[in-house]
Amino acid sequence: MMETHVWSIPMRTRFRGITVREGMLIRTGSGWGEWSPFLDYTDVAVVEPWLRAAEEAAAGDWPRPVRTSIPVNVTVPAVGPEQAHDIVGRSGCRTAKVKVGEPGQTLSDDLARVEAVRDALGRDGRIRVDVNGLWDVDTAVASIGALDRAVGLEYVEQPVADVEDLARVRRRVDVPIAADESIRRAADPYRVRDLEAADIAVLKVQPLGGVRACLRIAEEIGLPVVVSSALETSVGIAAGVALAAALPELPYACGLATVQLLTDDVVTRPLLPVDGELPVTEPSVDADRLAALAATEERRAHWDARLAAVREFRS
Ligand SMILES: O=C(O)CCC(=O)C1=CC=C[C@@H](O)[C@@H]1C(=O)O
Ligand SMILES: [Mg+2]
Repeated sequence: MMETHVWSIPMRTRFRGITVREGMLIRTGSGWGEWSPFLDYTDVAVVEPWLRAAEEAAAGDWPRPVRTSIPVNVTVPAVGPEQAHDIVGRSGCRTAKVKVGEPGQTLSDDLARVEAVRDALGRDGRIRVDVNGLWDVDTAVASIGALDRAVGLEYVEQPVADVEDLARVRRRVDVPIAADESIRRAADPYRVRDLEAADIAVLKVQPLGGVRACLRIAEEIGLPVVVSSALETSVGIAAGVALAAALPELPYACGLATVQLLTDDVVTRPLLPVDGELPVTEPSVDADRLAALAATEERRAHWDARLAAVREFRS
């Protein structure tokens, strides 16, 4: 038997166009898993692997950890410089991932934001930027150059959408390139490897079908891995932590400090960073929080229908 709970949690600041995050917690036996594909993902074949990740979590079928804590980056949405400074300053993290290339904003907005982040981090903090594929090749080459000259970049994540363009950009800049959408939203994630399109692989547990599936991709893709979240509650973040804890090498901070982007959580002790690290622990679901954050009947019906569609697709 599977128990399901649909939750709805407002975001602190708008992120990837989202102001309220919704999802389902599933429980089978004693274990919990999170199923929270974004609402704009309407293709059942796309949201099915997200459910596999939740089922693996609920079954407690995770590999053995090889480390006890995970260094993480603070995530900075496309906000103004003062707010960016404040987010980084309060985070305790030594690495910041900054959203740039937001539609409606300019390169000067991005420069002001990364400069504020550099100021908050100090000279030896690391700054990576994420473009979510919004630049074309020439804009990417020029913008990466400008941002790198201004503050020094650790790497740039998905500067362009197309994997062949990603390879083109990589050949024209010195800053390392990380692939995110080219892995999690691609028919063939290994094109990144075959085209030598990236230096780093960003892996997200839910879209890629679970911790074990990600470990296999990490092995096959032959690139250093950054584990990143899909803006989950601490139940979903715990799966990212399990992957990061099991990887043989972890040379970069992970993008798993996103519980702070939500205004609330469903566990007793949220997975928030302390001194820039997350502990490798499994949080306990808090029945009272889960009840308080329960979605409306209408939203619950939406998620029930979504789940039924995945089951139908599988059969
Ligand atoms: O990597 C991080 O620091 C946090 C997670 C994060 O940035 C994202 C999570 C989910 C969807 C995305 O738009 C975004 C990303 O592109 O990496
Ligand atoms: Mg990304």
